[in-house]
Amino acid sequence: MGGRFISFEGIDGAGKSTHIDALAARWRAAGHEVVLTREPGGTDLAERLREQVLHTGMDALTEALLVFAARRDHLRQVIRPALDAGHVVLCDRFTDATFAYQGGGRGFDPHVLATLEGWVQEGLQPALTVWFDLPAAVAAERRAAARSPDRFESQDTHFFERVRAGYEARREQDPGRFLQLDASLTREAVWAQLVAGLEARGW
Ligand SMILES: Nc1ncnc2c1ncn2[C@@H]1O[C@H](COP(=O)(O)OP(=O)(O)OP(=O)(O)O)[C@@H](O)[C@H]1O
Ligand SMILES: Cc1cn([C@H]2C[C@H](O)[C@@H](COP(=O)(O)O)O2)c(=O)[nH]c1=O
Repeated sequence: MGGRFISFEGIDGAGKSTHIDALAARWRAAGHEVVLTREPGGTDLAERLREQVLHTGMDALTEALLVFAARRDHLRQVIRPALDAGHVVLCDRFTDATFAYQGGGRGFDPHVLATLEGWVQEGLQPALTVWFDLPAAVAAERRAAARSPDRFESQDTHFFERVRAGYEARREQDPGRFLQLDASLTREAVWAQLVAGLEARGW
């Protein structure tokens, strides 16, 4: 397996984290170099921006500028070097989250987001985006049991249904890039879907 960029998406509480770790372990055991990272975050600067985005009040344009600034640093310092070295990059969220949260959730102009996407990524997209899809109400039940909420996690189910619709719009624009999973099933069933989708791609 050469350099390969895979992103993982879904509304908060969809269940990405467990499966990303399991996939990293599976591929490392098979001898691959795997870089596990996340957005916003993944570098010192981007982690500091993440702290602000998750906990400081701001408008949607400011959110979008900060997540794209963090992404630019992350791409230059971590993602591109890892791909150039032939590593697998597993990234917990990427630009689809910006279209889903700032675009869908906050209602911000997707054309502005598309301009920023072009500047920041210079054509780079994940080879595959795994979308953990489930109804907002189910995710809310899972989150309630899990932790104290940040600025996004404290939003209501209407916000998360708009975020989910934002993901669906991105999938429709580039269906070949997306592996959509029914994340409302048990952990074992979700894992089975993920493995089947990867094996169908020869991974
Ligand atoms: N298939 C599942 N069925 C029931 N509960 C689950 C399932 N998958 C994960 N959970 C639980 O739901 C909660 C949220 O899961 P997790 O933190 O993995 O989601 P996430 O998508 O990474 O969320 P976030 O993006 O907000 O960090 C956790 O308590 C986790 O144990
Ligand atoms: C990349 C990105 C993320 N967000 C939001 C989505 C989540 O609510 C948080 C990150 O928290 P997680 O527990 O690490 O998933 O940030 C966003 O609004 N826009 C983005 O581009």
